Amino acid sequence: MATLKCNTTLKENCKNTITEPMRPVVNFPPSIWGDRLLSLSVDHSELHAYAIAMEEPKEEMKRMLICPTMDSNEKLSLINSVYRLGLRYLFVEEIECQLDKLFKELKMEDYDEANLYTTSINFKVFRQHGYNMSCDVFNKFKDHSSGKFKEYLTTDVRGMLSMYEATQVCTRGESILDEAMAFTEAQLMGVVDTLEGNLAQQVKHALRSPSHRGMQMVEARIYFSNYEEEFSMHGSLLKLANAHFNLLQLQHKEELIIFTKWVKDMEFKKITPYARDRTPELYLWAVGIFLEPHYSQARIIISKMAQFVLVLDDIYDAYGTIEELRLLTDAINRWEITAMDQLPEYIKPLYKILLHELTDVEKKLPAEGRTKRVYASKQAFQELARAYHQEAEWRFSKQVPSYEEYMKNGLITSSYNVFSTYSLMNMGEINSEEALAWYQTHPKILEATKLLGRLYNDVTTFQFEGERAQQVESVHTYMKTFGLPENIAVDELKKMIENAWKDINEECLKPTEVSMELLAPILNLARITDMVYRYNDRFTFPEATTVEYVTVLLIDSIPVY
Ligand SMILES: CC(C)=CCC/C(C)=C/CC/C(C)=C/COP(=O)(O)OP(=O)(O)O
Repeated sequence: MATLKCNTTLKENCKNTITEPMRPVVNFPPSIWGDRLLSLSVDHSELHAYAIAMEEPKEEMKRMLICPTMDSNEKLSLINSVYRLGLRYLFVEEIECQLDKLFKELKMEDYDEANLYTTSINFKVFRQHGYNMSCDVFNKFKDHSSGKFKEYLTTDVRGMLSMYEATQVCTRGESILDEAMAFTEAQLMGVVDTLEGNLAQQVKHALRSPSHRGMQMVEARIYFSNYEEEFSMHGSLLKLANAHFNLLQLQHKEELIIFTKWVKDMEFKKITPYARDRTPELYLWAVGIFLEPHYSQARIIISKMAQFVLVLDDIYDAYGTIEELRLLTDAINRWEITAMDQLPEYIKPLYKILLHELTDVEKKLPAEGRTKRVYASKQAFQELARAYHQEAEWRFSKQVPSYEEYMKNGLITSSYNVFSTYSLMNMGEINSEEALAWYQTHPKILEATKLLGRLYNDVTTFQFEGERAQQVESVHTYMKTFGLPENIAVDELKKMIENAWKDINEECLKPTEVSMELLAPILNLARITDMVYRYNDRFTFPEATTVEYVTVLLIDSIPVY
């Protein structure tokens, strides 16, 4: 990748000759939140009350999960509910111990009589927890003379919904799951408008966003409202989920307030008026990556880093002249406050807070492996700046790189190395020296997540970005490299997105290279990407869904049981 050095001529150009540079006009919609977020507040006694309310049902749940007399299907169904309610982290050991045992005892014959619903739930639960249950368990639902799924299944809507959800954990080469996904999706779309009550809501939501690919907090909230019949017979689970959701909501709200105040105090609106103003939308990414209460500091740090990524993206993609971008890239690579002198006046305050905040974040890192963590975090930003710059050079010189060249750079401009580096580096002691070393090997799960981010973003934004400033992106580079029309190129890229999901799923199957706790933030990054970019760019244009999610997750409370 080209790293351009700044020189005096460039600097002088910026200072003297380019007084009124031509800048692309970008019509980013304004924030819809205004100052509303600054008036939010959190009552700490409520937080405490929810924590107390969780204690008893949590103990009861532990007893249930390890209960030796509970039927295995019932136990798997219970574990499914715990997972979908976002409570897995409270019972990691109990669940692991039970699933280990059940998986060792698993015999395919046990499924001879099991219906579609139970088979699908069990399959999904094992896979989501890393146990590679064979997809052959679905063979019996196929009519082998016609090669199609059996006709009677089409009347079993609940079973088909469950199968549709189960197919989302598939890996490459599992053709029966590919067929099952297409079959159940088509069948469910055909009946969804005839359904009523909770089942109608469940099917509608799954078609819009299957639970395995959804953001955990959103999924937990939706499961709580739409799937009462699956878990409300367990009174303690109902109570626990209710208090837990309310506790998380208050804690997340408090973090959003802290982040909003920081954005205001740093005067981003004043120093980067050209950038998108997306405070709660950025925070949503942090909640998407980690929902657990103990990752509070990590969420705030991720939100701040996301704010920097956002303004850098908007300088490099829209506001900066190529001379300014060369100077900025060089300054970020030098990473020293004296580099500020070479920058145009309007970038100086941003550069200053970038360096200051990142140094502040470094101080909060755990002592173990701090030097390596600091190095990795800084590198992630420097690499991102260089890649943004490369894109800008292509754009300003009107070059269209090959798809391969573009993607090599595009995996970096996905910005997911920044997100995942800051996530993993801020997970505390769990992120050991070995884990850091693993992370630096460019693990497949991370590469697949970057690819997913880059392609999802491009496929949903290329029309807007093309109109805006002739951005270089994957659709056009793919069309040019392979001589294909737009619709075929988009289809091919969408297939790659599906394959990236399969790779992510595979990397979460045991034996995993590192613990599931370390893989989870990367899987969750893929999930929030799916939620934000599946249909359109819900980040830049956050109406409807994103507003709904911010409101439901962070602002409106749910009734206390
Ligand atoms: C790229 C991606 C998957 C980003 C999601 C992660 C995220 C919230 C990053 C911070 C803001 C940002 C750069 C959004 C994408 O803008 P854009 O659509 O203008 O991104 P682009 O310039 O890279 O196409």
